[in-house]
Amino acid sequence: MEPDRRAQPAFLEASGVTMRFGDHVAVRDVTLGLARGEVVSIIGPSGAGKSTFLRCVNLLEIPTQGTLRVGETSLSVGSGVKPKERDIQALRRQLGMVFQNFNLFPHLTVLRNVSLAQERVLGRSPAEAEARSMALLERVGLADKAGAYPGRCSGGQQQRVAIARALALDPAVMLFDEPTSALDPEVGAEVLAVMKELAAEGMTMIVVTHEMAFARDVSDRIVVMVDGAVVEAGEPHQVMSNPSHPRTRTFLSAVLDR
Ligand SMILES: Nc1ncnc2c1ncn2[C@@H]1O[C@H](COP(=O)(O)OP(=O)(O)OP(=O)(O)O)[C@@H](O)[C@H]1O
Repeated sequence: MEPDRRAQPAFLEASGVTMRFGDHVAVRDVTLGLARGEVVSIIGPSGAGKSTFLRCVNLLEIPTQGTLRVGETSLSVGSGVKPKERDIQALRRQLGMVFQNFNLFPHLTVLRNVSLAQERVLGRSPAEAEARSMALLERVGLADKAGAYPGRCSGGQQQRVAIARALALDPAVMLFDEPTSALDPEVGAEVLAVMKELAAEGMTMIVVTHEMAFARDVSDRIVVMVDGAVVEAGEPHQVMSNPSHPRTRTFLSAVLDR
């Protein structure tokens, strides 16, 4: 029988995360814990605060309030106190992020895109970084594109390069912010297949997604956000087939009817 990951202590914990932009509360007191190897999909209507919450976890947005912890590294923010850059970097080092729009450097080859941060951030030698990059490009099925520039790659290929680049820094947790939203469905499927493999290999992942099939089939848990807050969380089949919150029902009937 599969071990119940949720019985284990949380490996990543976001507690009481709130993000305000002026008077607007984009994320409202969100608490989420993930066990090592757990895959959580965050779903919900447009503007619900899903991406903002993910960006808070990675400290791309410094939350107005909240505590974040990955393993032994934690950081609390609030009361207008600015966190130290060193503490931000320590937490961020454990998190790999994949964005909707790939964010590759257009003037660097695919190989350099994957190698650069390994040299700059981890201090790997160029040869070491290149060897690791090639292994990762192989893994995402793009070894033959190593010498190409991103502009010569399809969107799906660019996104797989972005995944390889994030993995190259050996993150403990991968964060995906709507990784297939900018892609046609068939190209998106290539990216989803790579993510599915990562999940099967035991990577801890938070995925903000509009891909209901991925959320249902690959996640251990689905979290539903509406108006900045978590309204429901549970096992995929339970949330998808028997949602308890009226806002989840409204959201699901709108997306599943499409
Ligand atoms: N930098 C910002 N400044 C001001 N408001 C922002 C900023 N970033 C996000 N918001 C607002 O916060 C709210 C949540 O946005 P967010 O992008 O997190 O939602 P989302 O659930 O990811 O939506 P979608 O599914 O459309 O991507 C929105 O009302 C958005 O306009």
